Amino acid sequence: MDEESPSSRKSNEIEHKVYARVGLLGNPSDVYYGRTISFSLANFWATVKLQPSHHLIITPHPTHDLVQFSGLDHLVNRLQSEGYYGGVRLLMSICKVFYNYCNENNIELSKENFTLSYDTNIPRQTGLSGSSAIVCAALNCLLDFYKVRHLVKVEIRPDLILSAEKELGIIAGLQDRVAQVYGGLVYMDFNKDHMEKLGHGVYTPMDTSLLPPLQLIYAENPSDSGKVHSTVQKRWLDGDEFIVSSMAEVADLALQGQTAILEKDYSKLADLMNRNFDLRRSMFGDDALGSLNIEMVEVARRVGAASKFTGSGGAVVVFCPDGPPQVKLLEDACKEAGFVIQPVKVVPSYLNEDDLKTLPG
Ligand SMILES: Nc1ncnc2c1ncn2[C@@H]1O[C@H](COP(=O)(O)OP(=O)(O)O)[C@@H](O)[C@H]1O
Ligand SMILES: O=C(O)[C@H]1O[C@H](OP(=O)(O)O)[C@H](O)[C@@H](O)[C@@H]1O
Ligand SMILES: [Mg+2]
Repeated sequence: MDEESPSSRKSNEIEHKVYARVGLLGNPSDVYYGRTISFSLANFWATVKLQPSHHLIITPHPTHDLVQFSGLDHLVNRLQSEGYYGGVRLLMSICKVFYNYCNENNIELSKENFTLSYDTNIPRQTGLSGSSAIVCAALNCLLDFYKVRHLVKVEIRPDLILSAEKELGIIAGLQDRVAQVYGGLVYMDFNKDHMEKLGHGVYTPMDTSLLPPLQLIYAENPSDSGKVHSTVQKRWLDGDEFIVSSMAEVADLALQGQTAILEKDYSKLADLMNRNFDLRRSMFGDDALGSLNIEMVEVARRVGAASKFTGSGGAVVVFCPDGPPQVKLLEDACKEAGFVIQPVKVVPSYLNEDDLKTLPG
């Protein structure tokens, strides 16, 4: 498939590609009516393929949905490192959510069936939104297969993707799904009044060329976003003052970050990124975040760079204010620590004409 194009169609087969995302500022306040700035990351992506078929079939991925093992030790190792779940449940869930949404909104679906399969190179459960990339790509396939893209508003699609994961008990917010539906760099405001009135946030695309060069650090270290979030979510729902006020401060970092990015005030951006992680650390605690994840942030800070999690843990976004010599120092430090480091590549917006028609204005 052409790397530049997020979708393609070979005869009657539909394929969609959705990239990983980086939460640059404000996450995880998206889970709590806050604000974030996030972008779509070209370094990694998931693809979902849809082929018309007699029966409706969800195809397990040969490695991500492993069900055949060389023996008990293999099975147990696999479950201990990667958990029980792969992508099949995500595909099933978005089919259910899509079907129900269409029913409730009088969107008629033809009686045709399909076979869905997926692939992904997004490092598994590293806070790069591997889960929602699969769900978003599947939703795009369904929108095209049933020819209803023009009937399902762009702003609503992140909610459908989130519902598919909530259905599975995964605690998550909208930032991943917005970045993955819109592409590019997006400022997002999840203000409670707006969310309750319209059912979605206010999403403002920003020019990706305003961003300074950024680095990505990650480690093969699967962590479950649902588990990471559960205690903080409970405390927030219980009205815990420390969590409520810290989360409001995290949301405020995205607001300040929007101005800093527009003004290319990168030293301000560095301060905001660092503060973002420090607030997460004080709310979640070191045990929930994991020592390896904290070390990834600290490796960057030891060379004077700014750093924070891209999502709930597993990958870190870094800004080196002193430029290439500092990036070199960081690369050496990552090599020594056993972390992978790559320059960040940002994906431009990928809304097509049909998508744009569903947006206000
Ligand atoms: N690479 C992957 N392949 C298959 N399924 C995945 C992958 N990554 C995540 N998932 C599915 O999504 C669920 C939630 O993942 P999550 O903790 O949100 O990780 P991420 O940070 O990648 O979004 C997992 O329990 C699993 O069912
Ligand atoms: O904690 C976060 O920053 C994010 O956690 C989840 O993303 P993931 O990539 O699965 O770690 C969640 O879906 C996001 O909404 C949170 O901002
Ligand atoms: Mg996820």
